[in-house]
Amino acid sequence: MQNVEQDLKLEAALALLERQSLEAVEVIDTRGEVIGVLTRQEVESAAERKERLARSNQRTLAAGPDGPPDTATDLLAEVPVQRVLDALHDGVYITDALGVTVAINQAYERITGLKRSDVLGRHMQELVRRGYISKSVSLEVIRDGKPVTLVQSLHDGRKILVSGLPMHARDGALSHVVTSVRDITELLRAKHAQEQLRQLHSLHETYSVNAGTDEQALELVTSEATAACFALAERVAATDVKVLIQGETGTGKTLLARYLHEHSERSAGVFLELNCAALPEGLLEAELFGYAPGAFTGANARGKQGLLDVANGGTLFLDEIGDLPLSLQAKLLKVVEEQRFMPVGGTELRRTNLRLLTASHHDLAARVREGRFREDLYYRLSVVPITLPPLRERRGEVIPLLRHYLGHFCQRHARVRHFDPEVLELLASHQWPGNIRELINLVERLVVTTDQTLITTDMLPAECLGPGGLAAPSAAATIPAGVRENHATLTQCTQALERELIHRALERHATTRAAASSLGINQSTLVKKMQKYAIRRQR
Ligand SMILES: Nc1ncnc2c1ncn2[C@@H]1O[C@H](COP(=O)(O)OP(=O)(O)OP(=O)(O)O)[C@@H](O)[C@H]1O
Repeated sequence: MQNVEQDLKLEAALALLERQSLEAVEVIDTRGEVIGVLTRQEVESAAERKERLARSNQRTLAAGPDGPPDTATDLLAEVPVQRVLDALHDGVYITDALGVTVAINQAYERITGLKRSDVLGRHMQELVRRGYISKSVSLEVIRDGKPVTLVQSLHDGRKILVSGLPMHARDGALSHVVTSVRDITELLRAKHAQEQLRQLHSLHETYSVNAGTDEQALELVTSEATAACFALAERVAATDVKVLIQGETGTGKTLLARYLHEHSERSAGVFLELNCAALPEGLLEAELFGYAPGAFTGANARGKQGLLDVANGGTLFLDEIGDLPLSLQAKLLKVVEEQRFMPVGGTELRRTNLRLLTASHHDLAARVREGRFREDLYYRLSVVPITLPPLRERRGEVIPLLRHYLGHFCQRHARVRHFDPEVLELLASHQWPGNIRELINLVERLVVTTDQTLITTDMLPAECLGPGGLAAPSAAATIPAGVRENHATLTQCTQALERELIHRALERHATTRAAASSLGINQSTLVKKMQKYAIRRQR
């Protein structure tokens, strides 16, 4: 027997064994103390392993970084398993085929708080019995013979993802169960935050009225009739008083609400709009007040923020407030009075700091009288009422609006168009039942559907030329004398009116096609009617 220093090269030990025909060498440390004995067989097989390792290293290097995977076992042969396990970020727990713990790594100790000494050599059943763990994935893998993954809660509330995999021996029998453990608390928290962000983003997208991108509103057209409304809005904008805007559809109620927001100290905050007539009661409540986690079947498990939350610091504009169901009116009253509300299915009141603006095309006072709107809420919401007159009562705005939107749509659709002065004259006296929205739609339609630069009266739809328009003959002028004296029939009267209207259309338009279009009928119908009434074109 010969002493070999612990760090002596393997080749030296081999040479020593060969040279001196020894069967074993003693291993000594640097202080000369014997720390073990190596037999010839052990030294030879270690040398053989090292040579194999060197060979496979060469193969791997030759094959590059993506070299053949069969070299991995050889490469790892010299690395202590425990060190590999401890280098992992995820926890690792290994049991044998019976469920007895054979190894855990440092990450497992860190994540679960269990110590190696608590578990090594112990059966999983015992650990469950002692309450170290609530459920054993390893035992499930042993029982089912297949991988198992589940999320477990630790006593401090953290969540861990546990995945157990069976490992088999060469003969196919189960040899070990390797379980990895990942702390997913942060991941779930991040996912929750991301979900909240997504919800918030979608609420903003759906309900925010973005001033910056709405080119249409860049230029506000006012007349004497509306200047007073905007002046009043400007005066009260800086305060947080509730403003109730009334007016027919399309008169500019949303625009006025936005004007109030932009002239207020909340202008840096959001401006959200919700149309109370657009959603069924349940959905309206959820959108407005939000809901608590698991509030109802199908609800997002994490709950959802309502607009009252999202508009915090900004302005919430509730359009068509007259259509808010009575049950929600009671909830809204609490918001108005206390700036607090209860999410659907919630148990705690939430605070919000927002400015509430409302609008309605209904006569809200009449709704109160009919018992369809709460009186107390009505008075709270209408501290400052502003009523926008319909466009037919602000005639001075029609031509400026027509010119403004013509310029806007010509630019948007890259067209050059002008109004024939007769068109402006005709439209200035139109009734505009759809108010400014109707006007905007008409101008865009004319810009994109005509191919000539000049927009003439024959391009106008029949409703703009009908009763109330310049084309409508006065009753006195058209009703036959017999009717006035109560002798003529309704048919005679209708025919006389039709004849008169055709005459006028033909006088005003150069072609029968244009005259027919101004009357809202096709050319062949007009020609037939001309024959019926023996009407000839004058020019
Ligand atoms: N004074 C104005 N000058 C220029 N454009 C206007 C004016 N008032 C309203 N508009 C435009 O008219 C359109 C309709 O206005 P708005 O949506 O504010 O009407 P509304 O009364 O809220 O309608 P609804 O009752 O249907 O909600 C919008 O495109 C708006 O920009």
